[in-house]
Amino acid sequence: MRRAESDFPPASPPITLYGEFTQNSNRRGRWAVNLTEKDLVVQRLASAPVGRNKVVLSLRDCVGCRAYREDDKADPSAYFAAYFYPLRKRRWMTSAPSRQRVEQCFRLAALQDPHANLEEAEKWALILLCFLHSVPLRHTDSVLLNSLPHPCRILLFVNPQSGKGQALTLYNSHIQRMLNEAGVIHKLIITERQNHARELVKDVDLSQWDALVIMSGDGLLHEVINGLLERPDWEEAVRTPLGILPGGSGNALAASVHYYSG
Ligand SMILES: Nc1ncnc2c1ncn2[C@@H]1O[C@H](COP(=O)(O)OP(=O)(O)OP(=O)(O)O)[C@@H](O)[C@H]1O
Repeated sequence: MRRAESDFPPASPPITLYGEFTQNSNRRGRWAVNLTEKDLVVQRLASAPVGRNKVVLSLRDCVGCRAYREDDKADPSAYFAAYFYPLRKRRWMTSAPSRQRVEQCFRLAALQDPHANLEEAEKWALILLCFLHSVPLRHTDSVLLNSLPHPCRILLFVNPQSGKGQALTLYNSHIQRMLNEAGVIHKLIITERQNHARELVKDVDLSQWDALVIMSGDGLLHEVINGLLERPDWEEAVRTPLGILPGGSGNALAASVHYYSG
């Protein structure tokens, strides 16, 4: 059902994908889906006036996407899902807007051939990823795939005792899913005691990881930095990107970093 694109000549007008699909969550209606460099526009195909059933999701709020088939061998459908976290106003006027998860999942079932449906879903996912990573769409799919950055790999330390003892629950309820949606490969380390993270960081093979992330309060990040500084290769090791997810009680550093980075 795609309308424009395929050979992607350099001087062509902006590339968009267009399709008409059912949604995974609602198979009765049909939706017109338009993917551009800037947004994903989803509009219900119905007699209602234009605009009433239209959703415009900015790709700036998109963390990732995937194409897949379900286990049901009798069903030839494939799915294309994209994950967004747009800022939404809270109900109370006084509280600041917060990011809330929006999943758009479409069922591609135009053909009887499951492989062809999956290929089409993969094409949507590939082009969305190219838009997210600003990869110019001038090549074949395989070249495009190779032009995408390799998936980010992080070592994630969660302190189950920090704050009110909810860091691990938050990881299970929010973080794990967000990382998967964003295509971030991660290894979870649940710290068992004081200095556990420090000892591990002292010896870990840093070439395996793009970043070290802690989910705790400020104390665990200090431990990780101390571990890096105790390594023989500390000068290089200390350049490893670090991340902090608020899991402690005060979370002063996480709040400052996120505030100053916008
Ligand atoms: N499983 C564990 N049991 C007990 N202590 C731990 C464990 N894992 C890590 N720690 C230690 O807990 C200390 C305190 O953690 P952290 O400062 O990160 O959280 P917090 O004090 O709860 O948060 P905040 O700084 O926001 O008040 C860290 O220095 C770390 O060494």
